[in-house]
Amino acid sequence: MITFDKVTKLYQRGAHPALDDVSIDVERGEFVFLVGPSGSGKSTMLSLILAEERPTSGHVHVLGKDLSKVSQRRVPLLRRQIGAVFQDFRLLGDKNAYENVMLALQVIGAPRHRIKTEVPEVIEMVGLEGKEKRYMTELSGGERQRVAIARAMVNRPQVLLADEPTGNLDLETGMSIMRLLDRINRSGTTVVMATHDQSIVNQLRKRVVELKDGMVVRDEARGVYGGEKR
Ligand SMILES: Nc1ncnc2c1ncn2[C@@H]1O[C@H](COP(=O)(O)OP(=O)(O)OP(=O)(O)O)[C@@H](O)[C@H]1O
Repeated sequence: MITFDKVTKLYQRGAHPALDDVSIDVERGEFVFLVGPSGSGKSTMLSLILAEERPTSGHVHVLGKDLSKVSQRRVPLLRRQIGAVFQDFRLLGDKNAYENVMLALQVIGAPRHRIKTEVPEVIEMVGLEGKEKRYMTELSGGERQRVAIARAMVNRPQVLLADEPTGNLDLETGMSIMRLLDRINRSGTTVVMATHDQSIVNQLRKRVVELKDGMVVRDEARGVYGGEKR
């Protein structure tokens, strides 16, 4: 589903590589935590999967395609199959919850009947029914992240990428977001999530890929992250 084959990413010539010869495989249906200190390369991996960045050397394969062979023109088509959520939600403040989700379908030219059935479905899936008309300032952080997840999932992507999705939330709210991501994963979506949040990693016991200085230093099934015996 996602393969990094000897991937090195240098943002600037002469700088320390953000990723240094990284090779990993993520299978369909997996849930993977990317962990490691700030600057270790987690967001860079997600940017490469989204084809926002290109590797300096090596290859990234996503959904059976070698991204180095996907033309810029075709990148948007590939991205439709990948949902993404971020720590800062990246929602439109002047739109309500329903409109924020609907826009994700409108930009890909989805017909109105599809929007009418699928937006309410995904809003219900994330547990926001009754709050469709609320603007972002009228929602809590956890609810805003639910809107962001609904927006990412409305196009039924095969892969969901999450960059610190609980970073702005308290532990309990973060756990409720994790239960939602876990449910999304169990229904078949591959999830790759970058996080610093040790308690979440340690409670969920999923595959853990640990980065340090751009290198994979640990890749463990049902792993933990800090604070507990390795
Ligand atoms: N657009 C960029 N231009 C130049 N350097 C960058 C860019 N993006 C990231 N870097 C550098 O690449 C390295 C890896 O950064 P990255 O954001 O991938 O780390 P991270 O593990 O996601 O960190 P954090 O947990 O703080 O988000 C860092 O040294 C960072 O300064």
